[in-house]
Amino acid sequence: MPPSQVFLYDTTLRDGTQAEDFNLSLTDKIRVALKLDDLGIHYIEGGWPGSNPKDEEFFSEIRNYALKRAKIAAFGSTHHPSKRAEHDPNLHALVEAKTPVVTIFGKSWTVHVKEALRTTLEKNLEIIRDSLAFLRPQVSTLFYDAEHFFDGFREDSEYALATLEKAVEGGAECLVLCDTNGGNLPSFIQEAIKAVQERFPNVPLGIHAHNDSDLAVANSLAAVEMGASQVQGTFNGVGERCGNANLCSIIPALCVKMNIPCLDPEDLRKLRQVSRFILEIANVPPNRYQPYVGRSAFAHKGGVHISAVERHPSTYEHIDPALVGNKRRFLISDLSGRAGVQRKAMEFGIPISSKDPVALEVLNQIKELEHQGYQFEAAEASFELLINRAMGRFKKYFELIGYRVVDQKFSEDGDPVSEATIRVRVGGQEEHTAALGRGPVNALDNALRKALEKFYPELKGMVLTDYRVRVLPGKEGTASKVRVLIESHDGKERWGTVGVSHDILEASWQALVDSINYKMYMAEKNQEKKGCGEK
Ligand SMILES: CC(=O)SCCNC(=O)CCNC(=O)[C@H](O)C(C)(C)COP(=O)(O)OP(=O)(O)OC[C@H]1O[C@@H](n2cnc3c(N)ncnc32)[C@H](O)[C@@H]1OP(=O)(O)O
Ligand SMILES: CC(=O)C(=O)O
Repeated sequence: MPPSQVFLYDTTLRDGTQAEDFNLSLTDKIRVALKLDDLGIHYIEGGWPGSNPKDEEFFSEIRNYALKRAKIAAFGSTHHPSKRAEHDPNLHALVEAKTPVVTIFGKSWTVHVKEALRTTLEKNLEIIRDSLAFLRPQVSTLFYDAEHFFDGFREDSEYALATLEKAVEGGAECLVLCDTNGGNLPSFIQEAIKAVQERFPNVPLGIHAHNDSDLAVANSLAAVEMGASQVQGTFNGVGERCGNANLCSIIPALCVKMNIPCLDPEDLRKLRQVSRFILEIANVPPNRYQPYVGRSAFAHKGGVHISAVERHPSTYEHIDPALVGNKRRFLISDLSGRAGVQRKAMEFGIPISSKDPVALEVLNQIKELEHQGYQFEAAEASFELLINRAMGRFKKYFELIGYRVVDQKFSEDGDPVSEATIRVRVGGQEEHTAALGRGPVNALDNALRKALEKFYPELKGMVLTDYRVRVLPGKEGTASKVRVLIESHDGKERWGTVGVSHDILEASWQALVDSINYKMYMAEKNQEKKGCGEK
C-alpha cells in the first residue's frame, strides 16, 4: 500500500556529482543545498566526508546556515574488511561531519562481496552490523543503503535479506533498497519489495534507483506504490553513468498523480526554477525535452494539437504546466494550421481570426519558407515581422543600396582581416560607412549599425548574443544552403531571427536585418502601448 507521505532524499550533491561533466565547487554545493532547502526537500545528501577535503569542508560550512526544513546527510560505506569499525577512518569521518543524518551503504550481492570487497559472505554480514552499531549511538538518524539490493535478491534472495537483517540489528532506521546498476524492471522491484516487507513488516523502506534502463523514475514510483516512504534521487536525473532517478519527474508524479504529499503545492511551482538553477550553477545546458520542467515539455507544434489545446488544454497536456512552474508554448512551423497562426498572432498582440485570409496567406508562406530551409520556432521575431508584412503593416526603417565585404589573409599564420562597406538610405538620406570586424559577419554587422545608429540611437543598446549556422541537408558540399539563427538582446527583451541562403553572408544579412527591424518595431510598439496608457 502506498505510504501517507513520502520523504524526498536528494543526492545531487553526492551521486549527482558522480556524473560525467557535472561538477560543483564548495560554494556551488552550498548554494544548491540552500535552494533545495527552500524548495522543501526533506534530506540533502551533501557528499562523502571520507572522500575529499571539499566534501569535508561542505559539512562544516553548511553548519553556518540555519536550514528551514531540510536535514543534511553525510554518506559513506561500511568499514573496510581489513579494519574494525572503531578504527575505520571513513566511519570516523562520518561522525565528524556532525550531520543530523548519516547514510551508509553496504553490499547485498554475493558477487560484490566476493569480487569487489574480496571477503567472505559471513564477514560482510559482520561488517554491516558492526558499522551501523558503531555509528548508531553517535548519530541521530541512521539510514542504510543496500547497494545492488535487487541484483543481489535475484542471485541469492536469502543472503540479500540476511544483509538487511544485519543492518536492522545494527540500528538502521530505514532500509533503502538500491537498483545500483539500473537494470531492473518495475515488476521485479515490486516482487522483491514484497519479500522485504514480509520479512521486515515494521521497518520503513526507501528506494534508490539508477537510470541505466531508462526506468529509474518508474522503478521509484513502483516502490512507492508498494509502500516505500523514502525516495532518493537527483535534480534533473544527473548521476553515475546514465544518472539517478529524476526528482523533477518523481515529485510531480507523487504530488499530482498519486496524491501523496511530499511538497507543498506552492513549493511545487518552484520546481522548474530550481531545476534550471542547478543546471546553471553546474554550467550544464538544460535538456529542453525533459518531462515536466523542460522548455518543450508543454510546447505544441502540430496544427491539430494547437487547435485542440486552444479549445481544451487537457487534450494534449497531462498536467497544468503552471503546477510545476512551467508554461504552455505554441510553436510555428510547417506543421501548423490556421489556429496556430491565429494563436501566435494573438500572442504578439495582432488580432486576426483563423478564418481571415491573412492567416491562410501567412500559413502558406511559412510552409513554403520552411520548405526552403527557414525555421521559425527559434525565430519568433522573424515570424512576427512576416505577419506584419502579410497584413501590410510593415514599416521599412531603411533600404539597402549595397554592401561589400572583403576578407583578406596576409600570411599563413596571421588572422584574416575582415572589412565591410555599406550604403543605406534612411528616409531621403543616404549613408555610406565602413567597419572592420572579427570575421566577415561581424564586419557587416558593425558597418550596418554604424550607418543606422545616427538615425536610430536605440540600436546602441542592442547586442547579438548568439549566432548559429546550420548547413542544411543536401549533397552540395560547400555550395549547400545554410540557415543562420541569431539571438539579440537589448537589456530587457531577447528575440530570435532567421535567414537562409547558399551564401552564408546573405543568410546572416537576412537575420541581422530582421533583428534590427524587430528592435525598431518593438520600440514603436512599446511607444504605442504607452500612448494607450499601458504601464
Ligand atoms: C553505488 C555508489 O555510488 S557508492 C559511492 C561511490 N562513490 C565514490 O566512490 C566516490 C567517493 N570515493 C572515494 O573518494 C574513494 O573511492 C574512497 C576514498 C571512498 C576510497 O578510496 P580507496 O581507499 O583508494 O579505494 P578505491 O577507490 O580503490 O575503492 C576500492 C576499495 O573500497 C572498498 N569498498 C568498496 N565498497 C565497500 C563497502 N561497501 N564497504 C567497505 N569497503 C568497501 C573495497 O574493498 C576496496 O578496498 P581495497 O582496495 O582495499 O580492496
Ligand atoms: C548507494 C548508491 O549510490 C547506489 O547503490 O547506487
